[in-house]
Amino acid sequence: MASKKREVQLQAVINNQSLWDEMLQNKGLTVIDVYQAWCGPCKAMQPLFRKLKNELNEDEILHFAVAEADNIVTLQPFRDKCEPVFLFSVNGKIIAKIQGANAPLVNKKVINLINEERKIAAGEMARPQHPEIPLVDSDSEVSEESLYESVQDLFSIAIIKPDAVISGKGLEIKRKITTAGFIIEAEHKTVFTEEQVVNFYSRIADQPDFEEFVSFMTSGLSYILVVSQGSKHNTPPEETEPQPDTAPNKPSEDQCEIEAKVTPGMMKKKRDSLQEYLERQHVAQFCDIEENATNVSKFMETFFPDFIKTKSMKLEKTLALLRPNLFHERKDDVLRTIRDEDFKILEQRQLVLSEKEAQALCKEYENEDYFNKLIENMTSGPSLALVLLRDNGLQYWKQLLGPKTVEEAIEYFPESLCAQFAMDSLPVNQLYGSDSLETAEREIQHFFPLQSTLGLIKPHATSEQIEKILNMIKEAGFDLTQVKKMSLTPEQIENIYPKITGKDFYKDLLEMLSEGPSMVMILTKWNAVAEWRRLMGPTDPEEAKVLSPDSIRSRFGISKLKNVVHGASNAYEAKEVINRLFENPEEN
Ligand SMILES: Nc1ncnc2c1ncn2[C@@H]1O[C@H](COP(=O)(O)OP(=O)(O)OP(=O)(O)O)[C@@H](O)[C@H]1O
Repeated sequence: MASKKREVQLQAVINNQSLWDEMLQNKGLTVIDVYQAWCGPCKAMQPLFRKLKNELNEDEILHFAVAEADNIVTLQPFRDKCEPVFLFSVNGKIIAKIQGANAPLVNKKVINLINEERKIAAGEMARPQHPEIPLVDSDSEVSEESLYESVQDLFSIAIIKPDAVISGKGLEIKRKITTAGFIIEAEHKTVFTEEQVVNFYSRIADQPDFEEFVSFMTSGLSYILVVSQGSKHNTPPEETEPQPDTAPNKPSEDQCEIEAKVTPGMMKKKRDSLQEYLERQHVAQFCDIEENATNVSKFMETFFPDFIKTKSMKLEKTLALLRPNLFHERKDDVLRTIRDEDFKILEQRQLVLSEKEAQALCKEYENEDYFNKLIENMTSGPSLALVLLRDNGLQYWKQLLGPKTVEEAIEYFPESLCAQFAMDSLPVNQLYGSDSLETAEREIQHFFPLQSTLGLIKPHATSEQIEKILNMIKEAGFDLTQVKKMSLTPEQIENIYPKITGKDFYKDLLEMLSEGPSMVMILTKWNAVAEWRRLMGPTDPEEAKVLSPDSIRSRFGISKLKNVVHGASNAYEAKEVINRLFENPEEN
């Protein structure tokens, strides 16, 4: 009898809106099986729910429910679907959804969320700010579209133009935008292609100097910002006194012409609009504002295709570290697990930690009697440090890691990485994760300090190749700190190639680089000099095809001379030549 009763009570039956609202008052986690009246709740998952209920034994904070989509307004997007949907509500907030009867995934989700609740209750962690997910069926085209429509209405696009970026005004304009209460929701740095300028600025294509405008817009880096209104947008602060760095700049003759051509056609004047505000701030000539829904959607599709998806995410970076024994013995298993958990590995490097670094990373064990042994172990051989990125990445990684000691992990959190990757050599978690966003930033900066290098795309590259190369650069994780098209003088070429001026091919090189403008770039990331040389590939494109088939020179190089790209040979040379070629080399 008792077991029958338990079976009946396993899932609360929610078949109208008021029961739904009541259910949202549950404390802790509620796993909701959303079903259609005609097919009933998902029977296949019930054994799993029963197992979880019995094994976790957390009736106060773990609840199960079945909810009939047909009778609950909130669940309207899930009506008439054949596939079951499982929603996860924590303290009344729907924070996750799994489509389909995916038992392993549901199992893992419940265990993770309950572990989280346990830790919160024990005061071991603060409640993470899981974003509430939108209740839409992911197969539903209609709901995605309507969401997209509202996106176009809600956001404007700001384009900070190449002359502003190259002169270091980009940061100042972004600051002005945010100070006025607007919110920069997303940012993309790009060098426009001719095709894009013609497409995005089609409304002014019949203006007399449009060709010149296209050439200006493709001459260097632009920043494209998605801007939302924010709450204070009706009262942008006026500057009472002119500030030295924001005083109206006397535009050059060129800029005046461009402004005269572009501004009237491009801008939609509106009281208190971003456009009007930038005009009052005397920076409107450097930044176009696009508010027309069709054009906003064009920009979104081209530069922010995942905007809707990523908007509801809280993308966070964390530092992760595999201690020496784990790195030596099971590196590949750990990296596979990391990828399976949807982390993107932004950087990785192996390094032998100094004693000081090991002590900082092992602070949580400093009062343990095995602390010295731990430090000895940590400095005994290479560890693997990683920068990981994921939605809610910091907390999620900490949660996967589990407790700090193997003993506790094996007893209470057998699913945790601490338990799974335990090694006899140490009683502690073989993996490390930063414990706050501030610590993560500091640790990432320490282990992966940024470096800048000079990159150059030679004049013979076609515009299609330039576009592809810029994409490869971004894919490889470089930040395009500065980019400008320039016709190099013999003196500048000598600065770029200080070591080969005596070679017999130098004359050919001079001639080739004088054939037209080159794209000169400051590329920034950890280990940029070496990483850029790796991405370029060997000098000779034929050799590159064999040794590094995915490299730029392998894909686009013609000959040793016409090998498409150049990179500084070392950090010193990079710094020297960057300072000679750019007036404002710092990121802005
Ligand atoms: N044998 C050669 N014949 C013709 N051109 C050459 C030859 N060797 C080098 N070059 C040209 O001179 C450039 C600089 O030569 P260097 O030996 O410094 O090559 P690298 O360090 O691989 O290339 P880079 O400095 O451009 O990154 C090469 O990128 C190439 O365009």
